[in-house]
Formats: sequence, C-alpha cells, structure tokens
Amino acid sequence: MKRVGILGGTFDPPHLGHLLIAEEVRIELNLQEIWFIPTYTPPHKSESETSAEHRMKMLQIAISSNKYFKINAIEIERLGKSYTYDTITYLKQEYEDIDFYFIIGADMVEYLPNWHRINELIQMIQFVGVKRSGYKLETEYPIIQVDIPMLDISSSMLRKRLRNKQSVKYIVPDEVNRYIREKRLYED
Ligand SMILES: Nc1ncnc2c1ncn2[C@@H]1O[C@H](COP(=O)(O)OP(=O)(O)OP(=O)(O)O)[C@@H](O)[C@H]1O
Ligand SMILES: O=C(O)c1ccc[n+]([C@@H]2O[C@H](COP(=O)([O-])O)[C@@H](O)[C@H]2O)c1
Repeated sequence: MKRVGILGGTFDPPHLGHLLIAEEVRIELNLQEIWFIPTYTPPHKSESETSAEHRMKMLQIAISSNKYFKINAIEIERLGKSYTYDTITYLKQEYEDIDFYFIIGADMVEYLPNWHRINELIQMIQFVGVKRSGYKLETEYPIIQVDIPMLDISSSMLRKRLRNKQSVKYIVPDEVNRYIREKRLYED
C-alpha cells in the first residue's frame, strides 16, 4: 500500500510552519507523498480573506521545491463547507490502494470532538497530531503523535503583520512573500 500524508488547511497564507510539519511527518512516518488540500470554506472559522485562486497559487509556489509535496484541489472544486468527513469518504473510494494519514496541529487536536461526524471519521483515517504553541496535544482519540521543532507562527499572525506593513521575511518562503506583495494581498 502506498502511504500518503494529507495536510488540510486554509493556507491564508501558507507559511513555514505548514511546510515544516509536513516534511517532519513525511520523514518520521516514511510517507511517499504529502497532499496539501486547501479548504474552500473552512468548517469552523470565518471565511478566508483571500480567494481560493490566490491561496492555491501561494500554495503551489510554497511547495514547489519539494518533490514529495502535491496539491489536491478536491475541496475547492467541491465548493461549500470543507468537511473532512466528505473529503476522506471520497478519497478512500477513489484511491483504494493508499493508506492516508491526516496531519493536524494541536489546536485542531483540541477541537477534534467538534469535527463533523468525528466518531465515523476517526474510524476511517489515521490522524497524526503535532505540537503547537499554546495548545495541548492530549486527546482521547487514537492519534499518532510526531515530535517536531515548534514554530510559533500562524496565518493570522501573518495577516496581521501584513496589514500593519511589517516584515514576514523568514516566516513565509521568499517567493510567496513576493506574490503577496505583487498582488497586494492582506493590505487592509
Ligand atoms: N506553526 C504551526 N505548528 C503546528 N501546526 C500548525 C502550524 N501552523 C498551522 N498548523 C496546522 O496546519 C493545519 C492548517 O492550518 P491553517 O491553514 O489553518 O493555518 P493557521 O496558521 O492555523 O491559520 P489561522 O491562523 O488563520 O487559523 C492545521 O492543522 C494547523 O493546526
Ligand atoms: O470536518 C470538520 O468538521 C473540520 C473541523 C475543523 C477543521 N477541519 C479540517 O482541518 C484542517 C485544518 O483546518 P483549518 O481551518 O485550521 O485550516 C482543514 O482541512 C479543515 O477542513 C475539519
């Protein structure tokens, strides 16, 4: 069976935290690929600030230097709320020969009891939790934990910095920074 990690996210914008957790989990669990799945509408928070097109483009730029990283646009194509249950149901039907591992930060681990159809979802896919500053990686659910170096960064912190015209260098890849500036994203 092929082993594939999934990192679902809003990626508004993508940052080094996303890339680091994906790479660390890939190596630790010996995964052949990581599929980044951008949400259309995130299930549990307000809509993204930038369009799906811009988020896809930034993600493409961000992952381009890693041959194991791919994008799967299923949630953007599906439109509506991006429930993981729907995505995994589809992926398991479509790719019977793949074992999927769904990577989440500790903030999402804490939130797991509130996920849509969690009792079914937890039987369908193996979750992999990673540390995140300010959150506990403790849960009753049978997740795998992977130890990663913590980077205390988030997309909301980046949006705030960009609004305030502060630097985001060394927090997002240079090419993503260039795209954000060129398209004047997150300016107000
Ligand atoms: N610095 C980080 N360390 C560990 N996990 C992270 C980090 N940043 C994001 N993640 C995880 O990556 C996934 C996608 O995150 P998302 O795209 O929502 O970014 P975010 O930084 O959490 O965004 P926002 O600040 O807008 O909520 C989530 O599972 C989240 O927990
Ligand atoms: O399906 C759910 O109920 C659910 C609730 C919270 C988060 N998720 C998924 O977890 C991933 C990270 O979410 P986010 O909002 O932090 O980008 C993303 O793929 C979401 O679709 C899914």
